[in-house]
Parts: sequence; C-alpha cells; structure tokens
Amino acid sequence: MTESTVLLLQGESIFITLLLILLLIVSSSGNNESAESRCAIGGPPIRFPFQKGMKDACDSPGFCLYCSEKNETMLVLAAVKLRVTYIYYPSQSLYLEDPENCLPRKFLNLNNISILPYEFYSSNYGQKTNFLNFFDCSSVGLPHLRNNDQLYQTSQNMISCPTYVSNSYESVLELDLTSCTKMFNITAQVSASNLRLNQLNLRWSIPDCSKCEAKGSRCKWKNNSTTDVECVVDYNPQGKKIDIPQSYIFTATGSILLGLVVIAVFKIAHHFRKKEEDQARVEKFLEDYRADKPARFTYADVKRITGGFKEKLGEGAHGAVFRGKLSNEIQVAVKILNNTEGDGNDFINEVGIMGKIHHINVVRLLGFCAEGLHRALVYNLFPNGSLQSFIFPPDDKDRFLGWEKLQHIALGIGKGIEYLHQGCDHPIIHFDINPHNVLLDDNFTPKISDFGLAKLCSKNPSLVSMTAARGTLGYIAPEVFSRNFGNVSYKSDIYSFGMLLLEMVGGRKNVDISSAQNFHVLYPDWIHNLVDGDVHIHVEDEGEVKIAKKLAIVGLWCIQWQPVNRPSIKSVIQMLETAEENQLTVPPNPFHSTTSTTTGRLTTTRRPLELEAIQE
Ligand SMILES: Nc1ncnc2c1ncn2[C@@H]1O[C@H](COP(=O)(O)OP(=O)(O)OP(=O)(O)O)[C@@H](O)[C@H]1O
Repeated sequence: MTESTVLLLQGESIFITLLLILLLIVSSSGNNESAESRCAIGGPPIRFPFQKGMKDACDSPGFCLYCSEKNETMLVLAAVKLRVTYIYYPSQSLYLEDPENCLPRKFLNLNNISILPYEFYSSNYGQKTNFLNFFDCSSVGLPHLRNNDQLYQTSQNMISCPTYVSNSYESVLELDLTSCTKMFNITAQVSASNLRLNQLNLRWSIPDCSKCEAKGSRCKWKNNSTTDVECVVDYNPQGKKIDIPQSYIFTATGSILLGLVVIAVFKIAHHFRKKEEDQARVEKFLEDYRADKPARFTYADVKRITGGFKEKLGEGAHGAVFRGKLSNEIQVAVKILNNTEGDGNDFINEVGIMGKIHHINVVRLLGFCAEGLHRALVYNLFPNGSLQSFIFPPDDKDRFLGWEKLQHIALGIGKGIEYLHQGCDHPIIHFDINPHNVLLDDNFTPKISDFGLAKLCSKNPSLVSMTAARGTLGYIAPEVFSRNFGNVSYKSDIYSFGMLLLEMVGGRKNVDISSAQNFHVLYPDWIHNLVDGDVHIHVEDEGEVKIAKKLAIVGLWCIQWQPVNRPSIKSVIQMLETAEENQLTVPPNPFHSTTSTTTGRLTTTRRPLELEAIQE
C-alpha cells in the first residue's frame, strides 16, 4: 500500500468517525421527546411532558419550564413565577415554591382561575376543600405564634410579605392575629399551612404517562395527537443521561460540520494537487528519460519508489542498494549513499558523469535524489546482479556461465570502456573497473557501473593528475599506486580490465588483502602456464580452451607494468573480437617466475611483488 493510500484511508476514517459522532449527537438531540435534562445538577429532571424552553417554543405551553439565572427550574403559572423543587413523574405531580417567599399573596392570584393542565393537590388527605382566611398584617410586623406545631412555624417574613393565611378552624387568638386586619375568606384546595410553608403542590392528569412510567419506559405524544401518548423504550432507564445543553449541541454540530467541510475541501484540494504533481513528475521524468537526462527525485519519491526500502539487493562501500519501481514497466535499483560519509564529491561525480553518458554497456542513471543529507542514485535494475557473484559465487554453488558467455561479457565490458575512453565528448577514466562494478542484465549483457571514482579528462587523457591512489585492491594499476611506474592515464583502466579478464579465466583472487601496509600483487604466472599448454580449468571442449587462452593472453597484455606496453582499448577489442588465440603473441613475463611443473601437472607458485606507496 502506498504512503498516499495510507494517508487517504486515514483521512477517510477520520471523516467517517466525525460523521458517526455527528449522527450520534443529532440522533440524541432528535430524541428530545424522551431525553431528560436539568437546569442544575441535583435539580428536578425535565422530561416529557415537560420541555425546557420559553413558552412559545414548547409543544405544550403549560409544561414549559425554563432555567433562571441562578439555574433554578421555573414554571410560569397564570403570570406567577414559581420555583419547581420536585417533579414526581409516576404520580404526575410537582412541588413548587415562591422564590420571593410570599406564597399566600401569590396564591390569591392563582385561586379561582384556570391553572390547566394542572390542578391543586392537597396533602390534607380526605379533605379536598379548605376554608382559608387571609389577613393583612402590614402594620404589626411578625406575629407572635403561640402554637408550637411545626406547621405553624412559618418561614414567612411579615415585613416583606405581610399577607397571612390561616385555616378557618384555627383560632385568631391562638395565632395572635388580633392586630392584623382580616381581608377575606375563600375556599381553596390547598391548606393554609402549606401556603405558609411556601409549598404548593400541583398534579396533572393529561397526558397520562403513569402506565409508561410504571413500566420503566418513557412517554411521548402518539403521532400528532396532543392528548394520547405512547410508551417508548427508554434508552437509558437509569436516567443518567448526560445533559448536553442545546447550545453545546449546536456548537458541536456546527464545528464538526465545519471540520468535515474543511477536511473535505482540504482532501479534494490535496488530491488534485497531488494528481497534478504526480502528472508533472511523470512528464518531467519522461522528458528527462527521452533526453537521456537523470531525473531529480525527492526523498519521499525515493521512499515510495522503493516501497519504504523493502527489498535490499546488496550493500557496497558507500551504501545499500534497494529494489524499486518507477512504473509497472520500469524496475529500478536505488543506491542510498551513506550521508555521513565524505564531502559528497563521489555523488556529484557520479551524477555529473553518468548524466552525460548512454551506452548499452554502461549502467544508465535514471535519476538521483539530493535532499538535505539524503543522497540516492536510481538505476535500471539488473536482476542478475554483479559479475562478481558469477566469478566467485558466494555460496560455492557452480554458477559457471560458460566460456562463450564469458567472452561475450568480456567484449561488452571492453566496448563499455572504449565508449568511456573515446566515445564521449570528454574521455572518462573509470578507475574502478572490477567484477563488483559490472552488472549483468537479463541477457547477461554487461553494464559498467559505479562512477564514484571516475574522472572526466581533457581531450587527450595521456596524463591525468591524481592526488591519491584510488580503486579496488587487486585491480589498481601500479602507476596509480606509485608514480614510479609511469603516469596515470586511461591505460590504468586497461590494467584493471586485464586483471578482471584474468579473474574471469582463473576464477580466483589476484590480491592478498591480508597486508594492510603494502600492496602485494600476486602475479598470475600460472596464467603463463595456461597459455603454454598444461591447464586445469573448467572446459567442455577444445573451442572453450581457445577462448580461455585468448582471454588470458589479452589479460596478460593488459596488466603489463609499464602503461606504454599495455594495448589501447581499441586493440583489446580487436583481439577479443577477431583474433584466434594462436595468432596472439604471448607477452613476456616481467617477473622471474618460479613456476615448476611436476609430473606433467601444473603447480603454480605465485611470487608476491611488494610495492611501496609513494605519496604525492
Ligand atoms: N542496478 C542494479 N541492479 C541490480 N543490482 C544492483 C544494481 N546496483 C547494485 N546492485 C547490487 O547491489 C550490490 C551493491 O552495489 P554497489 O554498487 O553499492 O557496491 P559494490 O559495487 O558491490 O561495491 P563498492 O561500493 O565498493 O563499489 C551489488 O553487488 C549488486 O548486487
């Protein structure tokens, strides 16, 4: 799954989650009829048939409750504001009190007018009608109450509320109301003591939800009726629903909707921008590809191309190589350079030189990445890997390619070197020809790679300035290591190629890498024995012996100590292409060979030549 797909899916899941939250909020707020709320924690629960809101906003105005500034639950009854202290749904009753603590006076406004849908509910069981006397005590202040009965110990303050109420059977003398003026007496369905205690008890009969409440379910209007109700399953029978104020719901819904719109706009914009970018990148790549120019990739591109560095193909001295793909058709190998190493010259060198060259026997640089410390090179993929693994199979398996194929490979490498030396605007000396740096495509066509050490030269590369020995031990020409042997020139690549040819023939290492200080060239004098006749190499027929001998003779010419004695690459190709092995002169062995032949069998003694490095 690509990175962009993952991002897209993440965005999608955020989108869906927000949508679900929104639906939940909408459904819970849409379920208002059975939802419950409160004005304050511990306040009476407000649910059907009550609604929270101002009168006009409620389905049934009589059941409209509102929250005061002090978060008290309030009911307006015949223009009298009363505080709701308790609502008991099973018996459909509610308890009210006057917030100004003067219920007897307020009651005079309520009595004898319709308080539908309520009716007064008296706690004087059995006695529905009470005869009440009302007194004006404004001139006397707080009356002296003789009766010790708790009911008569009113909390009423006679200064702020001078209207006093008593039951007709109560004695005026006992209540010490002699100084008050009797105003009038009325019949009412409430008791004087309740009014004095600031308690008013109402009940409603329609809608009748008692059955639903008894079942533990909630009640709601049946279809469009305002008299009939039906029970609904209570989604939260414990009544512990979190009360979300409507303003919060609107704000949250609005924010989520806005968020969704922003995400949608962002995603659409991102999608189109990405599409455009991808398109532009593909166009640019194809343009570069047609113009044989390497494309520049971002580090994110590199990650995407390699699928997050999933498959490692190998590891070189300068970094790891990963398999990748630019499109379904173009498979690539991406070399990630160790960014902590060096001053980046190898990278600049490789991009600079390889960007200019294009030959069937040279690896094509498709692109590169230079972003911050990240450096990467993108090549065509060669699934057969390097020639090294065929000459020296790592797992000791027989991966012998056959002499025809080896000759074809040798010739291909020679042609690649010829192109570098003579076919470009500026001759290029590779300086690191060795079997690691020759990759093989599906048809075993060799491709010279790794131009980190290569040098662009002036038109006549007979003399190249060089400040330090460079290359791979065993393949470095003596003059590169020490100027005693002559000047560094394109003949240095011929030497490396010669060593490579000899290794192809012998399939063994020509260098003793155990010595760190000195450079030990193990001159392959056994090769002379090979060309002289007695040989123990892998051959199937006489023709193959000839190829092996030819490769060996050409190799020996290439590794002559003096650069002038080495053939040019043109001559090398000519020898490989046309000559028969018996037409080729065997070059002189510049060393004193200690080769001995015993009982007709070849034994080789390699005599190490020690060269001391000379600093420039
Ligand atoms: N274009 C490619 N296609 C397939 N495999 C590759 C490609 N380039 C490199 N490899 C693999 O990655 C390995 C490492 O390559 P790299 O060029 O980094 O190092 P090297 O040439 O082996 O050593 P050095 O870095 O010392 O020259 C190679 O041996 C080869 O197996």
